[in-house]
Amino acid sequence: MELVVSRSHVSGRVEAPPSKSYSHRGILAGALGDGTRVLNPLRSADTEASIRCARGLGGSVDEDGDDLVIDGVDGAPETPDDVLNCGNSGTTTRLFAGAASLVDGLSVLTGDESLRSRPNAPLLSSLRELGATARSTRGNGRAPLVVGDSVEGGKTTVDGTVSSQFISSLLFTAPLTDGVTVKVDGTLKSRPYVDITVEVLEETGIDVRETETGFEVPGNQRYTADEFRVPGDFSSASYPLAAGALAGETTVGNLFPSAQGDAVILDVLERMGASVDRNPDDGVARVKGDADELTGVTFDASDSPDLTPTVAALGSAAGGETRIVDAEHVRYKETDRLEAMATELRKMGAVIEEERDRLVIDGNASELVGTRVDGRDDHRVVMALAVAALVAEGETSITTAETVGVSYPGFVDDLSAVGADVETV
Ligand SMILES: O=C(O)C1=C[C@@H](OP(=O)(O)O)[C@@H](O)[C@H](O)C1
Ligand SMILES: C=C(OP(=O)(O)O)C(=O)O
Repeated sequence: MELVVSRSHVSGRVEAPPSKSYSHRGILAGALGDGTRVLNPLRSADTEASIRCARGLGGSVDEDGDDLVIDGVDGAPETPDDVLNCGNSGTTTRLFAGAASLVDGLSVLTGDESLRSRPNAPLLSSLRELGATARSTRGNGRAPLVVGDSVEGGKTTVDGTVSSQFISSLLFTAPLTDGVTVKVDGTLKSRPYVDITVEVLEETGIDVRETETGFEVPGNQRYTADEFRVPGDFSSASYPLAAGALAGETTVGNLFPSAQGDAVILDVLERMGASVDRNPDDGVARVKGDADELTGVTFDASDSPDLTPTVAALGSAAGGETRIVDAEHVRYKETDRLEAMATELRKMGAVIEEERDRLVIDGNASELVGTRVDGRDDHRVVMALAVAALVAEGETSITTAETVGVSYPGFVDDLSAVGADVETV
């Protein structure tokens, strides 16, 4: 499917979809415990992958209106009947690899081509240190993964510079072992996602302690939470908010404060010169702006990698220089998003220098003109290119647009609802 976007003026309100990160965690905690009602979870391709894995390990997951009712395994996941198909979801793969290591049998976790290209070696090595079998079938740290043989617990050191999901996985697994001490090596990237993990663990009755060097989780605990409410997703909201900053005004609801690092998008837009109003009590953010009046900023991607495509689109439309720094880990996502955004935005006329850990965008030299660009089968690349297309002259066609269903199935309808000229073909 292609998304065809023409230069547009936007104005209107949409609601942020439910958070992908909180939804995955609610599903996992429910499945490992004695059951939970997950209120208002995100229903998207990625969270369906976590539902499949929860069922694969013996949990039952049923829909009840907008909620999911999960009957969990009460600390004793089972050997799956089949492979655990994690689709396109890195979070599912890493979190459920940990959960599957608790089982005395073996599980195979695999997914699509993108997923099978992503790194897991540091997590596999930690799970082995903790007593499990944890291998990549091809010996390259990538899925398919084979995991199991009852992880016991103990001490492990994990590289924090590749993916915070390795640490989240160990923290979710640890309460059902004899206890785990995790030492984090290097500067932890994507730190706010570990904060989300800690928040969810605490909310589901788990004791987790931060130490000088990492985390400590006592063993033999139980997941208990009758219900778990999922907040709105700031990463998804970044697209309609950026659209407002570039091309008119947008209001986004369901944005109550939470541990999400990507809430920083509102500060980024403000620093670029957009007018930003936020009311945390009502969970509403309103952004107003015009691409011609925005100026470039330096954006540190270490805590908020998923905002990188959005900020790259904004920087290509704004004047001045935008520097996206400390972003090497953004190369390990569904695609190498530094390369993907640099290459595709250049096709539209952006002037971008790409280095190993950064993008430098010369907004003054960039003049966006619609053309055909490749969404790379990456939901965030597609959505960010669509935002850039709102201010490009003429019409932009973005390939592989169906992939927005990975995290934001209502994306095209929401862009349309704020008045963007968009069409799928
Ligand atoms: O734990 C999570 O929910 C996530 C962590 C981040 O990944 P990394 O920790 O690999 O950077 C983020 O990019 C991803 O979309 C969701
Ligand atoms: C990187 C992402 O997700 P995951 O790691 O779960 O595939 C994302 O949603 O941008």
